[in-house]
Amino acid sequence: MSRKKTPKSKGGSVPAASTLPTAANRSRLACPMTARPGPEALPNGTPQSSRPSLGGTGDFYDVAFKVMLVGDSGVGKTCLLVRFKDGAFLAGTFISTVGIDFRNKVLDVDGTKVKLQIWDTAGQERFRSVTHAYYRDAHALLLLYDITNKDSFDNIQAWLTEIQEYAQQDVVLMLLGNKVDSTQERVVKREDGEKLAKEYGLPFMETSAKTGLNVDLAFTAIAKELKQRSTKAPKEPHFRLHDYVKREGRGVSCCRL
Ligand SMILES: Nc1nc2c(ncn2[C@@H]2O[C@H](COP(=O)(O)OP(=O)(O)OP(=O)(O)O)[C@@H](O)[C@H]2O)c(=O)[nH]1
Ligand SMILES: [Mg+2]
Repeated sequence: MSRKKTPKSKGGSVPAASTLPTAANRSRLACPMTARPGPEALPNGTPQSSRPSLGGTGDFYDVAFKVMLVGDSGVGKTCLLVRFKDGAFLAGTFISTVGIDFRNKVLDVDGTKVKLQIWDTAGQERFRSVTHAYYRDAHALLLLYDITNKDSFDNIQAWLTEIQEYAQQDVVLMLLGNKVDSTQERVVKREDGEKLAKEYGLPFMETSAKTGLNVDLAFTAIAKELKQRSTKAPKEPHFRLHDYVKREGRGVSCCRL
């Protein structure tokens, strides 16, 4: 496998045409994202495993995939990404994502450098048509609800219908119940998340962007699954996403899948 280099640009944004983010609202983001244009957006659904380096001084990588964060507004998509990318949680006024943003992170998966280009979508209804355009290029989707918001859980079925309509059939999909640190405000039981995930055959975890619980694990599990799918190494032990999540997940009950 030849090794590529990630350009220095850490992320970018593709705002909806009519609602360009201003410097003012960006600086007020509870979980701010860099908004520089990214020169290496993956052009289509194929893993970026044989493209030449685009230059720059970033990290090397062997294979690249596009991951999308989806779910209702306010469930914590941006915070989850900031936690994963920067290891930080910036509480404060909640400012919704406008349009779509992305950040890159390179993970070492069993000696292979896997670059995840992670697209953070806007959960607000008015940006839905923007999001639709990006589904078909996604290799994996993290579908979030907020355990303190019943509506966000009830809407998961609608999100799944949308995913079925717009995403690739073989997209890797994982369900995450976020804000698990908010024990007092919990309104969605863990068992209900487990039940829904089981119904749809999805791996499931509860996460916290605030404490970091299971955040790295969610992205690592996705990276492992995608890497396995892209490499044809019969000698490698078969990676099972469900089993991995079950085994490695913290703060989860015994019978969650
Ligand atoms: N307690 C707690 N609060 C969180 C967590 N994740 C996010 N939040 C808070 O929830 C609010 C919404 O978080 P965002 O990450 O901006 O939500 P989003 O899903 O990106 O929302 P949109 O951009 O509108 O789609 C913010 O006030 C965050 O501080 C978490 O794990 N625990
Ligand atoms: Mg957001």
